[in-house]
Amino acid sequence: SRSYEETQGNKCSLLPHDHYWISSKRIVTPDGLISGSVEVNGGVIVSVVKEEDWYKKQRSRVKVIDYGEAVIMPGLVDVHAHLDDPGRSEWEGFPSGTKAAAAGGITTLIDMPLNSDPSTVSPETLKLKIEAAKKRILIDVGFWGGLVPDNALNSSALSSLLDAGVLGLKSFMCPSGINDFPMTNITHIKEGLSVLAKYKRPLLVHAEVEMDSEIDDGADNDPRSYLTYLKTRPTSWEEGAIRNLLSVTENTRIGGSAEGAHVHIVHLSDATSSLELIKEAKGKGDSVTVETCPHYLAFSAEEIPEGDTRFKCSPPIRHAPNREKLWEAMMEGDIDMLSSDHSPTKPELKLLSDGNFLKAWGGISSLQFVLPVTWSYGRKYGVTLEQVASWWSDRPSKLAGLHSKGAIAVGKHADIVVWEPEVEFDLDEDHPVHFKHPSISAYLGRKLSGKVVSTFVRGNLVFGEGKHATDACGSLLLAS
Ligand SMILES: NC(=O)N[C@H]1NC(=O)NC1=O
Ligand SMILES: [Zn+2]
Ligand SMILES: [Zn+2]
Repeated sequence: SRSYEETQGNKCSLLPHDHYWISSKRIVTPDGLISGSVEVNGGVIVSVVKEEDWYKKQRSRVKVIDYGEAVIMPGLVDVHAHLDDPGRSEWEGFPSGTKAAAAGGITTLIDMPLNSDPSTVSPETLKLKIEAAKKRILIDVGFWGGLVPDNALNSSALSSLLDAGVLGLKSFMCPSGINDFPMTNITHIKEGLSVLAKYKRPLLVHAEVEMDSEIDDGADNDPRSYLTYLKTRPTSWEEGAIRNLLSVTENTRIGGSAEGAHVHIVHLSDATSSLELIKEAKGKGDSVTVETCPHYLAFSAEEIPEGDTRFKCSPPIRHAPNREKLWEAMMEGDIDMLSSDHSPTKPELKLLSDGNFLKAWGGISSLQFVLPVTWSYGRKYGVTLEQVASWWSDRPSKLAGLHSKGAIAVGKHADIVVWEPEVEFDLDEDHPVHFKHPSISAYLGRKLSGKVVSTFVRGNLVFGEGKHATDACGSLLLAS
């Protein structure tokens, strides 16, 4: 029913208008859900009007798109994705990754500093990222830089990386699986935080530490069995790392030596003692947040078939009772936000025919599906549209310091997703998937609820009715 006129001239958008209104019965605003209209002009939201006040204000001859019952929500801000470009673009890439993101309602993505080659750990390597992304992104993209042993104790090296525009830093407390991205110890982290404090930018941490596995030498340790892999990375790995990490976060408190810095724990899987430690630290005033990912909320160890390495990631997906606790923590607000941790590879490295969980690449491919997955698996817990917008837009934009993003409000960028929560679809072979290797995604074959209709980035309709804009006109988000 909704059709867009042929675009003339502006190939950045499927819509030939710079000034227009979009209307719906369900608009998610910071003041709650309203029925009304949003006015976009020059890429920015210039008014948000309730239905009863709208007709007075509407100017004639300005284009109006009526989305009916579809939900108008801030576009998703994915603070954790690996687009692997440059250097491993056979795994993913800026064009494929941002096309998938746009089709999934993501309007901003922050690219992780590892899995590309080289890793983003210096102004020079950031420049390579920028060159690889320029004119090849459909949505807005920013970058995290790597905190690694090479730069962590060298404040001028770190300052030059931050001056070059990374939105913050990321480090690993265990081996990352990528040779030029070695793990940091707590001294590296402590020093990194003192530099980040001056810039008021965050440190994102992969919090697992190598400990004894729970593998029992006498037992049957079939590498095709998911439980064998799960036992190699028990909850003690997360708990140990988080305990160690939180031994330095008191410096981030008001009046502390690293006030202004912030620690964000990525992809929490353990909803027991690890989560308790984080809650405690928050209670003491440490500047700490935590994310989990849709795959920890959708899947459980019990249901992972033998040899199905599409489900391998680290930290691992745990048993169903843990997943229940993760949902509880989402609903209680103890977990602050969600991210995709889209971490693809080429299918050969998933070893799907061997099914060897111990040798396969660890990483979930999900970028295009995170909104319907959050909604589909969250419905039984009573997830609201406002919560989805908080977890996926408001909180992540604040973490990344992107104050023009994350809300349907006057003055913000017109980064908007329009979607139909009630519409179900099968993720079968006929469903168009835009990231590079759909076959390695654990979501294929599932039925999901929540269809993305339109995605706007700075007012440009970059995805609509299944099509993408011709040109890749996303902006680079560099901190200054
Ligand atoms: N290198 C990399 O992307 N690792 C990611 N994959 C995963 O499953 N967890 C990670 O941290
Ligand atoms: Zn990680
Ligand atoms: Zn990751």
